Amino acid sequence: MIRADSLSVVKGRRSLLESASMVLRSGEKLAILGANGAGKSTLLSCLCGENSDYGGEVWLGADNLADLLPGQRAQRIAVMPQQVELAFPFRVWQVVAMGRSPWGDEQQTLDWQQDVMKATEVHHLRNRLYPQLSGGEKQRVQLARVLLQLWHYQYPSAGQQAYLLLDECTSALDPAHQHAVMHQVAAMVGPNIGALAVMHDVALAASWADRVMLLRDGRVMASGDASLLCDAEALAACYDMSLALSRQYARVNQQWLEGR
Ligand SMILES: Nc1ncnc2c1ncn2[C@@H]1O[C@H](COP(=O)(O)OP(=O)(O)OP(=O)(O)O)[C@@H](O)[C@H]1O
Repeated sequence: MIRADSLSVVKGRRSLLESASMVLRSGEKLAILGANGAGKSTLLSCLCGENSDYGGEVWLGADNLADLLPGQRAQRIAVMPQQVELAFPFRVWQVVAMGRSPWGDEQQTLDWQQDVMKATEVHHLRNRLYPQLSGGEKQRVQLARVLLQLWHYQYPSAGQQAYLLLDECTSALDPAHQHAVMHQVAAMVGPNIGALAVMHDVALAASWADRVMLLRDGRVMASGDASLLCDAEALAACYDMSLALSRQYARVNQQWLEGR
């Protein structure tokens, strides 16, 4: 599991995260939601070790994350940040293959690279230049890279647990691709893999997540199973929106939950 105990992040005089605690276990799909600036990406940056300037502790299984080298972390945590800029004209297949760089087995995993490109619907783009792709195509390529990083954990022989941390990984995707991509992430989740996704689309979260955490002003406002997304008062408080509006979201979310 990944466990965060009382995480706090302060920048200057601003508190970005205040005593936030959470757990992500293998086999789980956790959605983190909250208004712009609530602290979701800040939390993710602590969980993956990109930001080590925090109070509290992050545990990866029995290991304190702070004690692991970047290469060790990359073999157990794959992160998809909100923005990935690549100016160099790599081909799509080369970007995807970078997912194996923590393992150094790019040449031995060509079959997995084909499989992940098919699963994320970028196989037909494999020889295109990455900088020339559309925003949504780039996002699917990045997701393919991140999934490939942990691809072998789907197999029982992996023997360890690993975690996907996805920060708005569907923000540029059309509705069909949003659901296809989250379905693929769900398909990878199992005995060795857990997934955490920061999301703004509450309906997509209701269609995907087992558990939900709502962040507000750097604090964990509420957490529970996916039915939390049908709680109009919680949604109104989380997003500072009217009850009339949040009731509409809650109704739609209820339908997504019932349709699962
Ligand atoms: N290095 C920094 N210095 C000062 N403030 C920062 C820094 N990084 C982030 N912040 C602020 O911290 C707050 C939380 O940022 P964060 O990126 O975690 O929000 P978020 O919940 O991911 O938002 P969004 O939904 O808009 O992506 C924001 O108000 C942001 O402006």
